[in-house]
Amino acid sequence: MLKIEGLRKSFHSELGSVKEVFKGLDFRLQEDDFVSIIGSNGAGKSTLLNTIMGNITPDEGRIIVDGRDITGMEKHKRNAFISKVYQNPSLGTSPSMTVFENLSMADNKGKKFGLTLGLNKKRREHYRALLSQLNLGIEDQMDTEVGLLSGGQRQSLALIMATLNKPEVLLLDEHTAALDPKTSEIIMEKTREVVEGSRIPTLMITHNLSDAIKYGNRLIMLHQGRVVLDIRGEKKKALTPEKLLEEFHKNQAEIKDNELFS
Ligand SMILES: Nc1ncnc2c1ncn2[C@@H]1O[C@H](COP(=O)(O)OP(=O)(O)OP(=O)(O)O)[C@@H](O)[C@H]1O
Repeated sequence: MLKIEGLRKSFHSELGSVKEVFKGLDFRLQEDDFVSIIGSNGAGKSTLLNTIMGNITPDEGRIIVDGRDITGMEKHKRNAFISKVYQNPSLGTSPSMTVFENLSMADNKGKKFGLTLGLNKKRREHYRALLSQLNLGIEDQMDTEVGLLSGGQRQSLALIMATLNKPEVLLLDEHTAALDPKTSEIIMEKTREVVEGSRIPTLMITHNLSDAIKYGNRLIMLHQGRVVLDIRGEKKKALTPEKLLEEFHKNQAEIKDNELFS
């Protein structure tokens, strides 16, 4: 479970301007939550995920994972229990290492032993079985350097690596945005299977409203660093992209009105 309490974050430009992204955000990701995050450009979606990962230090507030306050924890320590899949297939995998070596590395993440322990036949069979479920042919390229794989193959590998040892929190930052529609759907279906099957608390940023509705049990809309919509269960299932757009414009207009009077 992830808890964000009173998160404040501002960025200061060299010219002296200040961008206040979060002004006291509170948010709770429950055990069975698979949350789609939508919102306009600059709403704070990536900043939120980067703060959870430890790439950005908050000005104020606390980040708590399974009861532990990790606000000041170094990034590499968080990597042992928080996983992220990026939009860019080049991130999250090591291009000069083979598929098998990448998977072994992910498998050993946070453990005290090194890569060599993973180099055995049993693991190879386990990885082959995982990869073959994707139907992207990666299981036959176990000894191929990852840099030679297609973007879709690489992204699906990144997803498998991120979830190999069930993380406490999974962060997906537009992880299918750079893929063609068919590959994107394969990876979204795999995401659903892994996240729901292993019950991994997950936050997924997407600009695809249909995906935001179709996948996950909960949907939040961020606008100017605030959660302006938080829908789950049957209400979420009843959403359509049109209704969501309507809601989106309504919230934007309301915020503009509030700003006028504040
Ligand atoms: N390192 C930084 N330095 C300065 N400003 C930043 C930095 N990172 C983010 N910002 C600013 O913070 C705001 C929120 O950015 P963020 O990337 O979190 O938005 P987003 O919701 O992910 O948008 P998008 O959908 O365009 O990716 C933006 O105005 C952005 O310009």
